[in-house]
Amino acid sequence: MTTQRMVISDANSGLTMSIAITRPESALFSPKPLVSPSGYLTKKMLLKKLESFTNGAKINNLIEAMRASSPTRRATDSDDHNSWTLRHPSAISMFDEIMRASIGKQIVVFLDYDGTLSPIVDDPDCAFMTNEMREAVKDVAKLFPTAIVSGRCRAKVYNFVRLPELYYAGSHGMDIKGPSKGHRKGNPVLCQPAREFLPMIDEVHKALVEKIKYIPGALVENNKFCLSVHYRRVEEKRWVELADQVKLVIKDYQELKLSQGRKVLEIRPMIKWDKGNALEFLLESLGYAESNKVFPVYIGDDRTDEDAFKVLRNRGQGLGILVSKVPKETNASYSLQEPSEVMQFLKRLMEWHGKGCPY
Ligand SMILES: O=P(O)(O)OC[C@H]1O[C@H](O[C@H]2O[C@H](CO)[C@@H](O)[C@H](O)[C@H]2O)[C@H](O)[C@@H](O)[C@@H]1O
Repeated sequence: MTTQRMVISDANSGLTMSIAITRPESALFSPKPLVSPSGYLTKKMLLKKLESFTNGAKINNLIEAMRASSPTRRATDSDDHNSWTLRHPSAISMFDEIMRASIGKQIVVFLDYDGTLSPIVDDPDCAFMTNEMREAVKDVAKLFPTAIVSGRCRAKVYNFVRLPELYYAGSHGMDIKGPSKGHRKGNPVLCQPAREFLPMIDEVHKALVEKIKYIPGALVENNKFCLSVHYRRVEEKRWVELADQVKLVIKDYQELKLSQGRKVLEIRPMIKWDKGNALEFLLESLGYAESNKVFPVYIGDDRTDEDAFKVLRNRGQGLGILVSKVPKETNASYSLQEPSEVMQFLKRLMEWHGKGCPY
């Protein structure tokens, strides 16, 4: 018997694996040394081994991302808090400057829900916003078109907010509806670009509930056009098991993609539609598709809100405000630390308007 080492690299992952192959002497000088005679590894088998190894690496990456989430996307070490704040100053301290840029333009307000209007809590069903916040949003909506853009299903986020005069974009923007009350009522806005995925999402929801029911604290939330697998209340030592189960279920669904939120794995249809598209769709519905007379203000805390920040950056219009206490990579221009500051900002917006936009 002889042992040889073989090194295989995977171009996609950049991983290199060295494998020891043991085989009889007689096979050493075979013209096709790795082609499948019984009992030893063929090239195909080695590649398969490499594939499972890279899948293992992907799972490890996923686990790393799960550990790093909430707060997500920490900036690099050198990127300390002060320099980050210089690049993303507080939207409250820069309020006057922001408002000056909006003069002569129609302000449109976009608000994420979890972590923006309500604090992050352990139980997703208990993420209530305060009445004071609700009043602030209600007052802002009297002055400017206002939309809630959430990863939650539209009906659920509506039950938390309970303001029929708003636009709602649920399921990460894949389910949009206009106001059912107020002076903008009658706007027949409705957009559901992922309708055909409903049966698939239901199927995957059922499969996931079944697979993860043994993991204490794990929860699958059906957000209609997408799913959230929560692990905030799962012991960290069981995260690998949870990620494995999720991957196992969705591996048969090429049309679905997996992404990461704040202690949550998000499963969504593989379509090019996100919160950024929802923002553009709503601006278009309001008649501001090509207009430079609009000033969209988007406030959000999550990775998924980055798609909307990016749209604003590319349009060179309005501003994105990231809600975060810690430095994060972001396309937003300004920051606010937590929902209470979001409320302060909304109140300033009303006062400013009440003063007749004093610039
Ligand atoms: O777009 P959003 O409105 O921010 O929704 C994103 C997800 O938010 C919710 O989960 C997050 O908040 C929960 C309550 O505070 C918290 O328990 C969880 O760990 C967070 O990830 C919501 O439950 C998800 O369905 C949304 O996708």
